[in-house]
Amino acid sequence: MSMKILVTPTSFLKPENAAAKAKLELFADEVVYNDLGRPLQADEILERLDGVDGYVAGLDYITADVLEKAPASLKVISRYGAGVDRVDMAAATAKGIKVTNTPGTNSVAVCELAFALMLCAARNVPKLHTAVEKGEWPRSQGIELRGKTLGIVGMGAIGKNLAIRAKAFGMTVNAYDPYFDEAFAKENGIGRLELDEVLTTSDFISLHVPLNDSTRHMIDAEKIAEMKDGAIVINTARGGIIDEQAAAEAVKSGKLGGLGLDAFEQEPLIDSPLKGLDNVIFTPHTGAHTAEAVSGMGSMAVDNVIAVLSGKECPHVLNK
Ligand SMILES: NC(=O)c1ccc[n+]([C@@H]2O[C@H](COP(=O)([O-])OP(=O)(O)OC[C@H]3O[C@@H](n4cnc5c(N)ncnc54)[C@H](O)[C@@H]3O)[C@@H](O)[C@H]2O)c1
Ligand SMILES: O=C(O)CC[C@@H](O)C(=O)O
Repeated sequence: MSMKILVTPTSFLKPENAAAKAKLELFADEVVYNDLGRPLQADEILERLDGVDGYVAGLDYITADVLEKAPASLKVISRYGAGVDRVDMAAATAKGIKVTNTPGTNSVAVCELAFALMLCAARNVPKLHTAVEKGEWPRSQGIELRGKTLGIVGMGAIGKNLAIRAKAFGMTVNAYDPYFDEAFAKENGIGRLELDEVLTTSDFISLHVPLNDSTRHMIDAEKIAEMKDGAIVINTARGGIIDEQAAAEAVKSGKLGGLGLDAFEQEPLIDSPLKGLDNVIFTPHTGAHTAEAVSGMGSMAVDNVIAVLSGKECPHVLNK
């Protein structure tokens, strides 16, 4: 039977994925790559789905409407990454399309970026860099992570990696997660708190939850008001988890001491109340983009699509 695969994450075409690309091209009769260099819009997905059996998906929004119009040949959406918030899971399931992801493949990459954002916000690194570029020499004062409290919201693969690194920096680490891993917490000296307790006691708060109906805007004006004055909030998860307007106002008023953000409600970030504020640090949804994580996501996403299309057991199917 002939197989056609659509591959849309542009970082899949990096040299680190040469082996995964070769494996896919050996398996499939035709592989169509993203020629636009960015996530695809609905009409752009549909234009490329004709006769496609498997779809290795980047950060495209695969809505119910797209899935309804998708050809009957489509059997599997293999997310290249952890988050599946941009795939309408109910619509995929209703159409018999399996959805897989690549858990754990980018957790070190993302936690290291979260840590970088914490350090940059603590020492205002981007502002100092810009000042030196301009010929200024502002030998400003920041704060240390040592002795501070980090609150982690969502202690899964990324949250756990962050917790271990924060402990090594001499931080007190507490976490909120409805599926809290007691054994990991005991072994690593992590405190278990409710969400409100994390918010009221932390100097740094880092978000690592999936975006869904229960986490959308979980950090809003009311929750920010509960935080310590000067708290620094890091979000490398998904944009919709923070109410960006409320966060911008809290930075302007001095309630928040800073923000480190890798994910946004609208990407790319063009017009935003968050822009132009002191100690708000942006990265362009690049948490997973290390050589190691790109290779990990690519090889697992390819293995997943091949396993499902070959009728083999695939441990990463999310809608069995
Ligand atoms: N910036 C990036 O490039 C990037 C890369 C990878 C993942 N992500 C995002 O980060 C998220 C987390 O990734 P992960 O690999 O750690 O996933 P994971 O599934 O290992 O961990 C998520 C954790 O969140 C917990 N959780 C779920 N709902 C919660 C809630 N309401 N409150 C508190 N905790 C809750 C879960 O129990 C789980 O332990 C992903 O869903 C994805 O959206 C972003
Ligand atoms: O596709 C990417 O580049 C990032 C993926 C990341 O957001 C994830 O959900 O793991």
